[in-house]
Amino acid sequence: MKIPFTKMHGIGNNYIYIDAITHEFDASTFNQLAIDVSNVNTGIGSDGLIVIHPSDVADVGMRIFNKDGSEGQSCGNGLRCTAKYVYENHLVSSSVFRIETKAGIVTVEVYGERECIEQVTVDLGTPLLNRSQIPMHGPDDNRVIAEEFQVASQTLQVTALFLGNPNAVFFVDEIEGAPLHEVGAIVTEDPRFPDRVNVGFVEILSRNEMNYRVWERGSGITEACGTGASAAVVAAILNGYIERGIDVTVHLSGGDLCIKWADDDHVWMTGPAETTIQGVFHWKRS
Ligand SMILES: N[C@H](CCC[C@H](N)C(=O)O)C(=O)O
Repeated sequence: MKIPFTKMHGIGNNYIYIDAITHEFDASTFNQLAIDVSNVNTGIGSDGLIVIHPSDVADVGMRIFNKDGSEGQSCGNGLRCTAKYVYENHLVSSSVFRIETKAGIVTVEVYGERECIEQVTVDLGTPLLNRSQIPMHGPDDNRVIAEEFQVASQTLQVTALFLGNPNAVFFVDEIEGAPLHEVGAIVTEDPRFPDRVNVGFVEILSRNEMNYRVWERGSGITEACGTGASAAVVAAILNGYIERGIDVTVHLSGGDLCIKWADDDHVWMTGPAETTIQGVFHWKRS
């Protein structure tokens, strides 16, 4: 089966995008297609698959499938690239439009020439802070801020919330020493998170700057995670490390994002979106 695709990335968080507005695809194959396109040896190589699709409730829709075939609710880097694609391909007419995701409808604004969008701002909406909204098992339905969290033989402090996807955030002194494998790989599958969880590590640099690294639900370590970085800014504010309502520079492995948890409770993320390849994937369905 020949699958036309576009590979794009948001500061290194790269996905294979298929345009289900222009072409027809069998939605029942998306989970397996995500696994197959992500395989760098027998596929194309990516952090997963993103499907751009028609929407009855927004200008377009976006579905995100991780490298393991699981479906996420949203994708910050993916939203910026989806916005770039639909604007450059004249699937929307305005530079401000709405994208439907499984986590809700988001508003995006693209900046640059029609033929080449470089920066995109996404209004990710409001973070969900109560335990049941994350979701996370526990003794109450309060917020999860610097809560003791046993991982193997270590007692850590976790801050958890839902922003596009479930996120668990740990603050560390030095980002280079962040225990991505020892803690990230374990916590992402921890039964206290019934839908699994993206695991972020944060080093606070100043009142408006931080380092962030991530072990993503369903994809492992990636160069960047837009919803994760945005959730980490919210977590840093909840812990009093960073002020609310200001632009925060978040340094990820693949580059920087500018994120603000505004006074209207919406979280705004601005960053780049880039096209890498366009082609046709010759899919031998496994
Ligand atoms: N792994 C995530 C989906 C991708 C999110 C990430 N790549 C982003 O940029 O937000 C999840 O299943 O929750």
